[in-house]
Amino acid sequence: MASPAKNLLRVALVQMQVSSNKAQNLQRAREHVLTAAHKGAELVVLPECFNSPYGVQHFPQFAEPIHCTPGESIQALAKMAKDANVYLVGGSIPERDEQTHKLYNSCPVFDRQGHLVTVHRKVHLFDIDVPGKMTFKESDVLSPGCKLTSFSTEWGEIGVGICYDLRFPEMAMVAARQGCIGMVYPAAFNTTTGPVFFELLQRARAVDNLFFVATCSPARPTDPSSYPAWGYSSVISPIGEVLAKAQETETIVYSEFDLVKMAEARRSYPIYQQRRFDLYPDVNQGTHQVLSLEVDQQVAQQKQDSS
Ligand SMILES: NC(=O)CCC(=O)C(=O)O
Repeated sequence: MASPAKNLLRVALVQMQVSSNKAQNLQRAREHVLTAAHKGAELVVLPECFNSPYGVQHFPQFAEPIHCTPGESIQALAKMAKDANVYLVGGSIPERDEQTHKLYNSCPVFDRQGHLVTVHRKVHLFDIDVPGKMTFKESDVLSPGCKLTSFSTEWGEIGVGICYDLRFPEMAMVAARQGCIGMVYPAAFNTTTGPVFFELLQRARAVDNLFFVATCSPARPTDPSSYPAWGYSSVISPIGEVLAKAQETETIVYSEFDLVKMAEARRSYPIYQQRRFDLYPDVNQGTHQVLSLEVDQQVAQQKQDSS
């Protein structure tokens, strides 16, 4: 792997309260992003569904376009990234594709100049049925994305997934083998699945790949009729240590991706050199095209059109 330009990436996770007032959510996100930047963060992450309550009944009403005529959330996020001078993983928003009219759960990512650099559409939709506890079916209204996503920084490439994507190790593994230094997941686990799986899955993805994992959840809502977001946004080290973790309430979590520590972990546990592709397939075969994607092409086209 080429040596990264910098060794320490300062990360902030904005675990914010989300309401049913979009303008209020955008304003709250802006205040937190600026605060995080003021405290030194270089990469700021917002929660899954940060501009809208999380629920299939809300997605159509809150959905906005991202690409051709960016909606108010995209415009606000671009400005936040630029004003704060940070890489901004813009949580997720319900997206309406202007051409197909399909809805997606989408994570827009911005560079420090406020340019939209990529969009991850949630690939694995959250469809579960835990008897007596939780039934949720995103696929009632959402379509799944069809690409894997990463973006470049001075510290290295960073992979992006959204919440339920965390359960699928292949996705993180492909990112790691293509050189990503970590995965970032805006996420909204809940009070049923959160306590059992959230930290376990994050630590597993980190240790599987000896890279960083960061998740950002909404704060637990005060209104008991809302989706009960779990909270506990976290940053995990390449050897599975919990470097920083929120509780349930609104807060900003600060931590670092220390690439020297990642290199040490990879020297100590040389799994990247020890894989037995003679016994099982290399998940990266044939996937190199996947990370340079149809949506990124749209973003590039959009930049070209506007220049
Ligand atoms: N928003 C989500 O995708 C929730 C995922 C979740 O709770 C899980 O258990 O997985």
